[in-house]
Amino acid sequence: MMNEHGSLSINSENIFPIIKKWLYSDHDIFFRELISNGSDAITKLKKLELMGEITLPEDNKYKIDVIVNPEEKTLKFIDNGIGMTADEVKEYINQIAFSGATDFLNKYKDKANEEQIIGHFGLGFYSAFMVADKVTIDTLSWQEGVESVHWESEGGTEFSMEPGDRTERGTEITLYLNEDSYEFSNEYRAKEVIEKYCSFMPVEIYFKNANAKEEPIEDVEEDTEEEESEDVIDAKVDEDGNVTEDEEDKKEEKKPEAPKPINNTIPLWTKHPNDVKEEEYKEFYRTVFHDYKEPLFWIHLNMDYPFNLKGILYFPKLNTEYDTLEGTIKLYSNQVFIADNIKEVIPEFLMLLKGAIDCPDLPLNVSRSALQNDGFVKKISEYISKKVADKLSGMYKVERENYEKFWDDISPFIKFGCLKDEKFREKMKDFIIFKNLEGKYVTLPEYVKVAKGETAEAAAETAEETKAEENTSSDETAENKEEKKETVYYVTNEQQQSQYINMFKQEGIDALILTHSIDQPFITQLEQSEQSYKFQRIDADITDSFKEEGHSEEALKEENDKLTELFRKTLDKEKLEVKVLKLKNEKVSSMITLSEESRRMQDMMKMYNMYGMDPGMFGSSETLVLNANNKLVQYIFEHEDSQYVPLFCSQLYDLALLSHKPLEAEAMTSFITRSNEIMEILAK
Ligand SMILES: Nc1ncnc2c1ncn2[C@@H]1O[C@H](COP(=O)(O)OP(=O)(O)OP(=O)(O)O)[C@@H](O)[C@H]1O
Repeated sequence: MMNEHGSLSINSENIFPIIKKWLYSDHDIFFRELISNGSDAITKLKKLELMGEITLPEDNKYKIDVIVNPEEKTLKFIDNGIGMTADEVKEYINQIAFSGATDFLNKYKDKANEEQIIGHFGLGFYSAFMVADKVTIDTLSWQEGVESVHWESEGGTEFSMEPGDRTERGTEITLYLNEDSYEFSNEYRAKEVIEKYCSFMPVEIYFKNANAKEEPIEDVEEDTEEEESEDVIDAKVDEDGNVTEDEEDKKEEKKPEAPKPINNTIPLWTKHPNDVKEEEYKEFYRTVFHDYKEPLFWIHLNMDYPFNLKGILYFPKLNTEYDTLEGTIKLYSNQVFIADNIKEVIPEFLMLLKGAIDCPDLPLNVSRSALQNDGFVKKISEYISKKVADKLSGMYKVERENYEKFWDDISPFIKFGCLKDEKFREKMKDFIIFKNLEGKYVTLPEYVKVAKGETAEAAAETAEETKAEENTSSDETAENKEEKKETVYYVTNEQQQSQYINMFKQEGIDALILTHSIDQPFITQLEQSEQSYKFQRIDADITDSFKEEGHSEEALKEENDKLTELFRKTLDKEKLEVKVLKLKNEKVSSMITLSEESRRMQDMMKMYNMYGMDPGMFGSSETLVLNANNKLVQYIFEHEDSQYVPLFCSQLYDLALLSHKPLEAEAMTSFITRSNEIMEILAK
């Protein structure tokens, strides 16, 4: 065989079905493509005007008209942009994948700003054939003396071209919809799609239904006149019978309003943060996210270097703990909507927020619905995450009061961010606060200082110093750190654990309130990363502070052995752990403690649905603590043969359980029956 070289040839009949079917995942995207083409054509003309290549009349107003015709099942996209000559139609339209953008940019190199032109691939126009059997183009170029062009194609593979009759500069594209796509000529459907993709397009878009009846001006006037009483009319006519100015003004007002564009050409994110008022941010949030609740606060991203990125991220208000943490980040490129929540650009934890980000530098794929994944995209994502951390830490430092006010709403989000993003965690770790038993917000170092007896104010000051110390002594051995671990007590359910909370308060020991489901994984991560804290739920153990001074377990051995046996037998719980202690508060009779490790293990089993497995397999289960200083416990110890002892034992056990976790149905029933029984005995 001979050696040969040449260009590969593509047969449009074969490639076309592929473009139609596979290129664009959503059929409605043709709206975006054709409107973008109109916008590009206008952007190009604006450039020419700026460069003095063309002078336009003073009243020239750039616009795109979209006209639906539900009766004829057609759609029209009309722009007054650059238009095309016959040669340009041949080059840019008749050749698939040949974009005029590149040509234009080459021609006006250094003068044209590439970023503002949306089209690049030379394929978008053909998306029209996904929904239309026949498409026509009527175009007149801006260049003087050129003829207008009429182009049409049925099916997209063959075309015809002839001189056209368009007399105004610009391009009109008409789509004759196919049967499956008639929905797009419906006014509401079309508007919905345009709003989705083009709400912030830089050129004004006017929408019209060709079949809608125009409201005649006379009607409007007549109607309102009828509503007014004659007296009122008289009052507005002067002595000579002329209508006064007021009345003239009213007539002026009654005229139907001039049509309004359906998009906002200057979205808030394009403005400088200093020029935007608070109300404007809120209004933008309401319109874009249809959220009636006000956002807590927002971050306005505005950068030109090293990449062009603008946007606004809102922290939404969560009303209840059960509100789903689900946000929407809308991604735009040059004010054209790309998609919601693109995970390559938006760090996962930020998807809990609501916002809009416009990044013209995004390496979009052909369909513009997804990204070409590369290092650049990762940098954008990191930048966004850094900006959010900067804003939050700034708030902590400068307006801590506000930070605390928002904390309950923003903390699940921040904690999720710390769990998901190591860099975010590093930046945020010193600005995590916790609500304590008094309802105040403290950092961990502040908590520890207060626990050691310092006042809250002094603690806040010295916490900073400790941070510095910690940094210098980072070469400490792991063993040393282990020894120095600070215990941080916490509450997961204020009602359930109220007995323990009261005991803590009486002893002046503080605890943190950690009620959200994200708190458990969060503190586990904290323990691993910080190494100097050990979290312990307040019902995990009885600390020495609650015990009588000079307390000795040895001295209580007899009580311990006897009561253990008695309770095990009465409750029919062979393995029940019983511990007799002398607690300062003699009112407390019985309590349950469950070691932190066992409880976390049990929680994990519940989370992963590992029911049916024996929780005991991961270590000891609950311990029943009996207070040897309590009268009832003493009575049981001294009167083990009393007929009431079984009743007391069961009741003490249930009461202890109750202040630890909800009773199971069966246990609850017997608790109620037994309580009634006890009252009956008392009544005798
Ligand atoms: N309304 C229009 N006015 C003027 N020129 C147009 C118009 N529509 C299309 N063109 C020309 O046809 C070319 C091809 O358009 P097409 O939509 O297929 O691709 P594109 O916009 O360049 O790129 P992409 O596929 O990324 O959208 C454009 O680059 C432009 O030069």
